[in-house]
Amino acid sequence: YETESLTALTTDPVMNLKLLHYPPHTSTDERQFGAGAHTDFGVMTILLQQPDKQGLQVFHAANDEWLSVPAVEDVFVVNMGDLIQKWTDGRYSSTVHRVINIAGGDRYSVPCFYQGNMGATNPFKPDEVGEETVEMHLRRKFDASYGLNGK
Ligand SMILES: O=C(O)CCC(=O)C(=O)O
Ligand SMILES: [Fe+2]
Repeated sequence: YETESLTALTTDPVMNLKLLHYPPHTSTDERQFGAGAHTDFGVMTILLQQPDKQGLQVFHAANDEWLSVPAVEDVFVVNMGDLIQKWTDGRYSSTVHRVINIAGGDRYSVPCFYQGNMGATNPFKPDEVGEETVEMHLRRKFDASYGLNGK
């Protein structure tokens, strides 16, 4: 692909940033999570973790196991979102991940969600008609997660 094929997606992109605080877990119950298993909705997530505060785990489906992501100072974790998986027909997957605050004490993290231009469609299939826009995709995901339709 030419880099220009990404222009519509990367012009006036929406990015939202979360400042997360995970309190120490109050029980040793294995069902207690900081964040339950999920995939990120958008294009890609750039995550800054508090150094040495491990807790993020990614699901390695091939081996049916959860892998711990190291929390290294000045290192960002880059995570593909559902849009990239959809747009590349699964060539890149939006990895299932979760957070269990096992490091002891409070844990802080700063994920930045890159969503792209709200009106953009699949940059890899520019000729497809009737393609869902970024905005339509995000609305559908948020509706399904949080019941925004009042259902
Ligand atoms: O806190 C983390 O390390 C990850 C947070 C996360 O996955 C999310 O907010 O979507
Ligand atoms: Fe996430």
